[in-house]
Amino acid sequence: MALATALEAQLQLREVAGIPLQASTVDNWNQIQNFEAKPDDLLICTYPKSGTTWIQEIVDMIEHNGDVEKCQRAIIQHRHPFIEWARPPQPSARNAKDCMVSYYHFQRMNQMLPDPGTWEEYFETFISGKVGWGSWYDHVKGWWEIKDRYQILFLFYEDIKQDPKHEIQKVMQFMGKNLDETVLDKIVQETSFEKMKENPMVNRSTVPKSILDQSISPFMRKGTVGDWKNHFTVAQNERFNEIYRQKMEGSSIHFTEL
Ligand SMILES: Nc1ncnc2c1ncn2[C@@H]1O[C@H](COP(=O)(O)OS(=O)(=O)O)[C@@H](OP(=O)(O)O)[C@H]1O
Repeated sequence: MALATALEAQLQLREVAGIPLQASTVDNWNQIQNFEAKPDDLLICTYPKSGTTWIQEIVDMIEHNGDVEKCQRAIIQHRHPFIEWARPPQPSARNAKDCMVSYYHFQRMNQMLPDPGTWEEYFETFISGKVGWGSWYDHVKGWWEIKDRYQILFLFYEDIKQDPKHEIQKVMQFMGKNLDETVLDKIVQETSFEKMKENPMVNRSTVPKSILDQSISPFMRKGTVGDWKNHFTVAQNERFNEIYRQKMEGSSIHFTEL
């Protein structure tokens, strides 16, 4: 009983400046806040479930000139450590509806995050921003507003999906690399959903079931644009669109999928 209570307490999200975060992140907040980047550090800043793993693998493949073997040297969480896990941004945005669906399934299978409840319940939690790492709207709007003031490359999941080679080329230029067409084509192929789903260095198959239970929902779940249409009711969609309009008012950001 005491153990169960301690575990539940650990799973409860706590807040830093109004943003719900995992307890271990909150406990180490000073250290995280004091992180000093080196001039050539590349930070990947994604809202959860926006394609973090995808862009991590793309960046690593570019860095290593498309050398598949080198990119197999360690699991992706070790090749690109998460700063908020008390160790070390490129914002990548994915439309809010697909993010919500992906996040819902992730919370079902991730035993370290609060239980998402039913889809109807989760819909309310997500739109109120009471999910881990906070509000989708604040994250996306915030990065979009400052993108021209700093050296930031803003990417959209939907664009990478539609034209991976073009977007990978943008990342390559941002990184100051110059790879030939054959290498680029190889990176496109190696970072496709189908390939990554089978790659143990990125598909989280090495994480114990007690943490990520992939029998409930795989980490590499669908990898598509528009899966929200299989989840949202017509009423939820109307309500969502109205809230989206209010929250994103004044922002010039445009998503191809909404
Ligand atoms: N290569 C490739 N192509 C297309 N889509 C991909 C790819 N790799 C990962 N994904 C999909 O990205 C979703 C997971 O997002 P994240 O990696 O940001 O998750 S996490 O926040 O790090 O847990 C999750 O989306 P859903 O399938 O909609 O759940 C993954 O399937």
